[in-house]
Amino acid sequence: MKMNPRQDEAVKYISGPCLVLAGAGSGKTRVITTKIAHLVQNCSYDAKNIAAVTFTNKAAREMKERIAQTLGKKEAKGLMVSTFHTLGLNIIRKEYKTLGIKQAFTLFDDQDQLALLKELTQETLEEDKELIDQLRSAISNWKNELVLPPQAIARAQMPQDKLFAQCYDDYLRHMKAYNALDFDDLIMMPTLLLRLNDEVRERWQNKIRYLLVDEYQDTNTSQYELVKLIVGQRAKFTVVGDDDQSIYSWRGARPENLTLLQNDFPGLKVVKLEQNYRSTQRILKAANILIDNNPHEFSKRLFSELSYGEPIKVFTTKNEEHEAEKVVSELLAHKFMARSEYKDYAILYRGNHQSRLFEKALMTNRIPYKISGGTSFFSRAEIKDMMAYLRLLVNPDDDNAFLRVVNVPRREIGPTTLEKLGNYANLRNISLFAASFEMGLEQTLTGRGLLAVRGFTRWLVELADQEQRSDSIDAVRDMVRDIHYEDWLYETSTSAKAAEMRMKNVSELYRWVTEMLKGDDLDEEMTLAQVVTRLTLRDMLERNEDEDDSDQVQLMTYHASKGLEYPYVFMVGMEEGILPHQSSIDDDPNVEEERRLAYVGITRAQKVLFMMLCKERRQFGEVVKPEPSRFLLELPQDDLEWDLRKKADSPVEKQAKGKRGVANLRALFNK
Ligand SMILES: Nc1ncnc2c1ncn2[C@@H]1O[C@H](COP(=O)(O)OP(=O)(O)OP(=O)(O)O)[C@@H](O)[C@H]1O
Ligand SMILES: [Mg+2]
Repeated sequence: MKMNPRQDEAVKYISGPCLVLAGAGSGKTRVITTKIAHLVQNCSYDAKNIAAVTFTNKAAREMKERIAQTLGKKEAKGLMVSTFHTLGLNIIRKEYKTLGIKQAFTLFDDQDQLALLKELTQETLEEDKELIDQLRSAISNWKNELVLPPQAIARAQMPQDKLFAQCYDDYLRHMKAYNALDFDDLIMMPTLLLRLNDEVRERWQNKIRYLLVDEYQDTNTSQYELVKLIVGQRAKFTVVGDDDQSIYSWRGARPENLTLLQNDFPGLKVVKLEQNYRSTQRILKAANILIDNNPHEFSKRLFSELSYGEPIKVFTTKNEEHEAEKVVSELLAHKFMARSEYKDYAILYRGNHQSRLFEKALMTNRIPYKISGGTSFFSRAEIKDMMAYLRLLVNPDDDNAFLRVVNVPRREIGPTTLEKLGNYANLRNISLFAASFEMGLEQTLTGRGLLAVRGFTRWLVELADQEQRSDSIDAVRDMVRDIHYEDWLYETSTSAKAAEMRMKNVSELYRWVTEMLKGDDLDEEMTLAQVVTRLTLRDMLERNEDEDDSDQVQLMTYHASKGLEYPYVFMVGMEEGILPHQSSIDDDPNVEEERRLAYVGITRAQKVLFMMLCKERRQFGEVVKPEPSRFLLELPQDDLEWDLRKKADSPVEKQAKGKRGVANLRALFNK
């Protein structure tokens, strides 16, 4: 593809640090891909000395594929394209000895992490969910800011800060004993290692000779630090970003990192791109006008040479069920007229919970769809519990599975007991399961704790034995019976209905497992170990949202849509309380971030943009009458086409005619 002169300049400049700062759809990501090819083809870089960082795994895979197409598979071999987290994970995998962790470390996801924090704070926070959530984000923030417990404790002023800092210390000690890492560790650990260890740093600086970062505006402090440590004095890097698309400040992202670059690298070359190649002029104009309502650090202009395009279509519906039905009927009608495909359409929403009704409407109409980033079957807590039990049955040394279910349902095996067991296992370099049988353990662990642990592991041994010697199906059945999982679900779920739903999922999994064990006409019977591997693989496939590129409507949050583009985009729930989100409404910086989310949404659209809003919506069990999103009203009204059911004027026209301000608008919507 031919690049414009500015893009070309950014691609060819390789002698020093380079920042491409530009609005949506201006070809920033394109610059990265082209530049990697340029480095290999014309600047004698070896692909294995180039690393590129993208924001999602999907983006990483697409970028790698595109580059392999340009360069050929052989030339592209060894190129590192990944998210920051995977880059960190790769460093940890190579340097685990220096980091002092076991090679087979386990990764804790959000739920594992919450469960541990809940255990650790049973007495101090007394299972207060909100406080535990706050603690978790406090820990996450500390890690993202590279603050370790001693500093956190020293800085703490208020009693709660002190308590949290202490919990952070506890948490780190436990994670170490369990040989477990959380997501934030994947960045913090390599960053601290590279900072403190000259030899390791030099090794990685020699390995990664050119670094490129996409979506740079959403890096946090530790990620930026990692970038600086990797590029070192040589400063051979290119980062691209758009401050107007910074939407992760709630996860510690710091758009200021864009400004910091200039201070940290005085020789920084800044390239601004101004032509948008993605959207019609109308869509671009709307996006520009909307984002002008935010204060700006950098001035940017964007133009498009594509056609002016169709008006933005706005639909008001009675309630959220109608909203979903309307989206589906508009989509079908549009698809028929435009002769387009399902995959040309994206439905974007603010929160994952909004997806359910759209799924239902799409399903009813037999429209294929794909959800990115929602909760899949295998990420449900009850399924993860059951999978952990099955994993343990096959391999009792699986520490992660052990930790997940050792106290689920409750067996009175508390965090102190587990810490001691973990420390002992670490010392002896054996699994938790193996440690539980050792005589030596009796030096540190006694009484009820020891009994409880051994009770659990003996039970496991017997079951595993039964599984080996006789019938796997019986063993699995006995396992489910023995743990009284159903009672546990009723005890811990928010409602009986929720418990019932969860138990249904468990039964579904149980059915799959037994069917696979038995085999049928098509599949031979399998061992339990084979079944577990097969299911784990399915788990990975499910989570690996990317694999399926067939013709499907795309559903995702605004956050997940970053960097992507679709010919036709539906933005749903354009209401106060949804976008901007209820929790952000009264706070300027938060509203600005919500506005950037809307900007991201609008700029995903290439040809036609649809916006949906409801007159009534059920929220937290109550029916509310939301007002239209302020962002909708900030758009250039001449470019909107309102479809009001009574064919009335658009609320804004009405507002102008009546000059009665927002009250009028509200009246119209509440009718
Ligand atoms: N010089 C060019 N000529 C034609 N099309 C281009 C050119 N540069 C980029 N494009 C196309 O424009 C679209 C947007 O490019 P790209 O995704 O790289 O933009 P971006 O700046 O990364 O956007 P975002 O901010 O949303 O991530 C893509 O379809 C890309 O192929
Ligand atoms: Mg991009």
